[in-house]
Amino acid sequence: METTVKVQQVSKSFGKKTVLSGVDLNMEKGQIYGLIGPSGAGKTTLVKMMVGMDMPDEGLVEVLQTKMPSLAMLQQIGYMAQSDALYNELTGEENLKFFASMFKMGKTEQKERISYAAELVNLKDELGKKVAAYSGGMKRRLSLAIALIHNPSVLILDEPTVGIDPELRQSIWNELTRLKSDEHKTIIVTTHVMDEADKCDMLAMVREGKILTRGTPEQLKRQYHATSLEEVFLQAGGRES
Ligand SMILES: Nc1ncnc2c1ncn2[C@@H]1O[C@H](COP(=O)(O)OP(=O)(O)OP(=O)(O)O)[C@@H](O)[C@H]1O
Repeated sequence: METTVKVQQVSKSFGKKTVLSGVDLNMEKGQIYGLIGPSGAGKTTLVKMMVGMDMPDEGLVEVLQTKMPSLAMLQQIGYMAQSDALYNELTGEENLKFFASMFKMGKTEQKERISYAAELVNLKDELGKKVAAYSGGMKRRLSLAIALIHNPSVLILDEPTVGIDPELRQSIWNELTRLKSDEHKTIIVTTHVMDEADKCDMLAMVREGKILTRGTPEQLKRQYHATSLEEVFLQAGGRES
């Protein structure tokens, strides 16, 4: 198996607060990885390091065998942050075009990618509206479309389906599963939604800046003698946020 993301002995503090401590993770190509854990556990800090937006104090983060942060890797990584970074005064389509223009892409490919991404998140009919007039869920959907716009091989999604209705949530997960199976993308999601965690190939439970346990959803359930991931989560000492 090919390693896509390698996190080695990563530690990080903000002031006196230790947010990550000795984290090791290996993520293989063509899998969906879920990071679960209570609010404040360090999940966002960890994924930001994979994107190159934050630096470890100690340790190493590599994506596709390249030490992060790396400008060259931005073409390979699609990132959806927890808060939307969109241009409110531009329309949905203008936002997509703007972000697409930052990547190496021909005009035809750009059109195709915008169409694909807008379709996936069910925003085709709303693309002409200014983002200022979008609902919270529509903004999340546009952010997801932007993360996918350059057809990255690694997708890093921080709570991607918050504020998205169940039907669309399901179709997004179907597409994530297809991207993994057919296009061998590596997908990393943070989530508080346990039925989404169940759809991941591998899970790592983060708590107080450490990886408490990891494995497939089935392995974690067996390890904790639990029938659901919710039970695993609670038994592992997490709190719902
Ligand atoms: N730039 C920063 N400066 C100071 N403290 C920070 C900073 N970024 C994160 N933290 C702190 O680091 C800890 C971990 O935050 P992080 O956002 O990584 O958690 P999380 O697991 O993603 O939480 P949630 O599930 O609520 O998104 C929190 O206590 C947070 O307040």
